[in-house]
Amino acid sequence: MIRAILTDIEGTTSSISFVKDVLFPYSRERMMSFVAHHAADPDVAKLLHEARTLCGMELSTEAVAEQLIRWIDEDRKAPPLKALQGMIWEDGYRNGDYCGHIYEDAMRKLKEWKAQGIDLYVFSSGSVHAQKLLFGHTEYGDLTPLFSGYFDTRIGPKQEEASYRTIARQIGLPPASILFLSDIVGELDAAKSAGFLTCQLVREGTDLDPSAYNRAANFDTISISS
Ligand SMILES: CSCCC(=O)C(=O)COP(=O)(O)O
Ligand SMILES: [Mg+2]
Repeated sequence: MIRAILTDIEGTTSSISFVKDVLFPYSRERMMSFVAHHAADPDVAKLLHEARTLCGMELSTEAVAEQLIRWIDEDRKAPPLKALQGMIWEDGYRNGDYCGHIYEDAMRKLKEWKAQGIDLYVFSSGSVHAQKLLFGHTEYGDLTPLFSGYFDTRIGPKQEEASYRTIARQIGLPPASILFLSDIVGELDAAKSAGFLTCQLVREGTDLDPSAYNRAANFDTISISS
């Protein structure tokens, strides 16, 4: 029986285009100036140090910002980049430059599942702060009360089995009672190896290759009866 649902964001609850065409450019345009203005803030300084460590060399503040911009272009899921993006996106949400995109079917079914007593969790490469901002500023209002917890890649990469074992331990449920939703096969493979139930979201005709997974075009067609 499914007792909890763990969901990905980009391509699952929310459109790929919102992340790639709205959020990423917003952070790309502001990264250089954000780093220049906040390099001395302790939280930012720690993240810049972490980015330098990942690069394996001492870099000037400007050079780290350039590296972070390259990582945005490469869609690198580096935790310090993701944390800095979250800080930049906060301004955009607060200024009303955009609101967090969530598909209507996802919003409706998440509410329905929660009302049925199923606990809901998020696992995204976006930082926990960024996840809360997205679900806290949707066109349907603040959806954060729906979720019992949030996980980002500080827990481990999304395509590694160990990350899902750790998440199941932290949720406090056996993996076989947790359904993981994602559009990415590598993530579903990792979750399945850890013993999770899985369902692949194939929105807007994204992945048409044959798949080993249960598939759903939207949240209305996800079966939670197994
Ligand atoms: C929290 S919204 C931004 C998502 C993000 O930064 C990203 O890289 C997409 O990650 P996901 O794991 O949700 O596909
Ligand atoms: Mg995804």
